[in-house]
Amino acid sequence: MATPVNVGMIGYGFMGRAHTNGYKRCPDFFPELRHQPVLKAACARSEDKIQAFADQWGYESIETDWRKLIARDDIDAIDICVPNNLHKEIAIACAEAGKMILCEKPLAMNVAEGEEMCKAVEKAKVPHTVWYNYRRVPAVTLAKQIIESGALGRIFHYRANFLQDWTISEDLPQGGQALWRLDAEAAGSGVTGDLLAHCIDTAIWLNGTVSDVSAMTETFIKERVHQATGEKTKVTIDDACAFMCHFSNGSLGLFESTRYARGHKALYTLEINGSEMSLRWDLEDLHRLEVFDHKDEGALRGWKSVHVSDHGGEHPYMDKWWVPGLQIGYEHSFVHHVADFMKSLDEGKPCGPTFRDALETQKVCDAVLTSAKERSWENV
Ligand SMILES: NC(=O)C1=CN([C@@H]2O[C@H](COP(=O)(O)OP(=O)(O)OC[C@H]3O[C@@H](n4cnc5c(N)ncnc54)[C@H](OP(=O)(O)O)[C@@H]3O)[C@@H](O)[C@H]2O)C=CC1
Ligand SMILES: O=C1CO[C@H](CO)[C@@H](O)[C@@H]1O
Repeated sequence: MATPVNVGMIGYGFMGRAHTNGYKRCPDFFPELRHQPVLKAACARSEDKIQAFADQWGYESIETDWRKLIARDDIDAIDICVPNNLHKEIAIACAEAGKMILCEKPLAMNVAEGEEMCKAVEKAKVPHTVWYNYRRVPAVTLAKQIIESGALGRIFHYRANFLQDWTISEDLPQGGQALWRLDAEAAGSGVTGDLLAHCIDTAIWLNGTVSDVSAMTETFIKERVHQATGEKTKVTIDDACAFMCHFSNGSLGLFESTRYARGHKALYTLEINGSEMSLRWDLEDLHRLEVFDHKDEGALRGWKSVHVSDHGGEHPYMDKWWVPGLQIGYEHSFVHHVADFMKSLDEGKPCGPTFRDALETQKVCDAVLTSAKERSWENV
């Protein structure tokens, strides 16, 4: 019988659903783990909506005040799936109450907040993690394993894009469900914290730390109606951001993100070029890792597309799913993260990215925003 980890979920939106699916799948697909999640309570301000969510997804109870949820003795772990401006206060309260924390990205609104959060979890010594989920797409995890083997040789370049098009309409308000992303008060920043943060987390994981950055940002729609007041209000988030950087290993980085790339809904791509090998990955084709190996000889030397679906232990996570050759999807990255968190409890080890790891990403985000504002190179 596994040790139950009673989860208190805060938020029933996009991530509330994605994480809950992860908790539900974990015992069935990772039965060997000695800790397993239990859907104990769900919390949000709207009583009707959180009750409906709890009924649909199988939470035993609800709360409408996150402080009451944290105060409950029957809750072991709090999952923070609320807008970014709430992460710090909730996470620190959790740490002080001795609760485990699974916090959504970006860690915080800025580095200062992130530092406080790191100190709180480190002082309380509570298990914690940040949901940079793309690390746990099997093809991305495989890229990490290949890079760690040294097969790429000397790394010269890293580049990543995260492109969307959902905010092109001038009629879209700022504020409200999902649209809190357009309000700097709730989101902290625009595409930098929302989308580039993912690219930066994966980049640091795959290629090491970033030493300095030079960035540009643009806010294409300058005013939008704010849902709280009904008034047209200045938009202060970055609608688009591009930056170049140096990594500490001497390689060069290029990153771009926008919500104004008509036709692109969630195009996250990354590529890394080494002296011996290059790898590239595309979220729209997430089970494939493209590989160019300079050691291949003759007429067949070229980019190959590896279908990451092998069961012989070669492809991370895949032995947990269907028969060889069949693929999995976006939601599985969250299932894997839940399973890795439970495994970290079994082993008494941290589950990355920790708050401290996510603070590195936050530092890059802050440096990017400062650089764009000051038109300067910024050290990270
Ligand atoms: N890892 C990833 O790939 C992704 C990460 N995210 C991150 O997840 C977080 C949540 O995003 P998302 O799920 O899309 O957001 P949604 O807008 O879909 O949901 C937000 C939820 O927060 C609840 N909420 C807001 N304020 C409070 C409060 N004071 N107390 C309790 N509940 C509150 C809302 O319910 P109510 O209004 O009723 O209180 C709602 O259920 C963000 O930090 C975002 O950056 C988001 C998408 C993908
Ligand atoms: O990965 C992601 C996909 O896009 C969302 C916004 O539309 C982000 O919030 C999220 O982090």
